[in-house]
Amino acid sequence: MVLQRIFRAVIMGPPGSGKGTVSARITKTFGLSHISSGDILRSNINNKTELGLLMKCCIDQGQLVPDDVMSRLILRDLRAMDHSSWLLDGFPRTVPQAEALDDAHSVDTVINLNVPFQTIKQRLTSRWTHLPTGRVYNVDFNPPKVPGLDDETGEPLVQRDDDTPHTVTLRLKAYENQTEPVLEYYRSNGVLETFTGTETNMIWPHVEAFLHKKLFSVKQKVA
Ligand SMILES: Nc1nc2c(ncn2[C@@H]2O[C@H](COP(=O)(O)OP(=O)(O)O)[C@@H](O)[C@H]2O)c(=O)[nH]1
Ligand SMILES: Nc1ncnc2c1ncn2[C@@H]1O[C@H](COP(=O)(O)OP(=O)(O)O)[C@@H](O)[C@H]1O
Repeated sequence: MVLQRIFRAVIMGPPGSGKGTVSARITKTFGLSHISSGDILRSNINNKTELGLLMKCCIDQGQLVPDDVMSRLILRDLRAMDHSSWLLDGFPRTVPQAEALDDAHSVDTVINLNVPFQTIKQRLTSRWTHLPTGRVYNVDFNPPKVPGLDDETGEPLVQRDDDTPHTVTLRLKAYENQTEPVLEYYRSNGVLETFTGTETNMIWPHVEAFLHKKLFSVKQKVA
């Protein structure tokens, strides 16, 4: 689908709620560019950049990276995409980050995946990731065609260092304390749309229908 105007969206939800999985479907269906804060951080860690080396221990301990570091990193990438439609995944995660984003760009819609914590815990310990692209697999839900290898490149998949049961518990706490207030921030701005469920395949048709409607009404307003 070719969009008629620039459209900017954020996808939110606790760790493991399916943000990466749903983002891949959104980008494929609607042609938005996908920017994942976690993928950017992991690529820095993998390439052993100064930032990656500094932030690795924060991430492995289930803590958030400091706001100023994160906002600078993401806003710099967004500046290079001035004329693109995008979908931000994993940013903002705190109210100061949401304010920094608002100062630079207006957000058309925020998709919130509301998935129970119990469902998430089981998923994360069986998540396998292709680090260079951020493609995710799951032993039960979407296993790779060949165990341990990425479907498209044949390269090895890894289990993230922060997907251990202990670190997942810490990440969920950080989500409750620091990220849930962002939902309130966007709710009061009138852009929050929440999708509740335990299965991505049940949630996705609703997200897809919502975005179709949203993009259609945006186009009509412009016309
Ligand atoms: N069992 C199951 N696993 C899922 C479902 N949706 C996504 N997953 C898997 O759950 C894990 C977390 O999903 P991901 O998209 O990475 O979530 P994120 O952390 O919010 O970006 C991955 O291993 C996915 O393959 C689902 O509906 N059921
Ligand atoms: N916007 C952000 N602010 C602070 N830390 C972040 C941000 N995005 C990602 N991180 C760090 O990277 C880790 C992994 O993030 P992400 O890949 O989005 O994973 P998930 O959604 O599965 O928790 C987070 O636990 C956190 O340490």
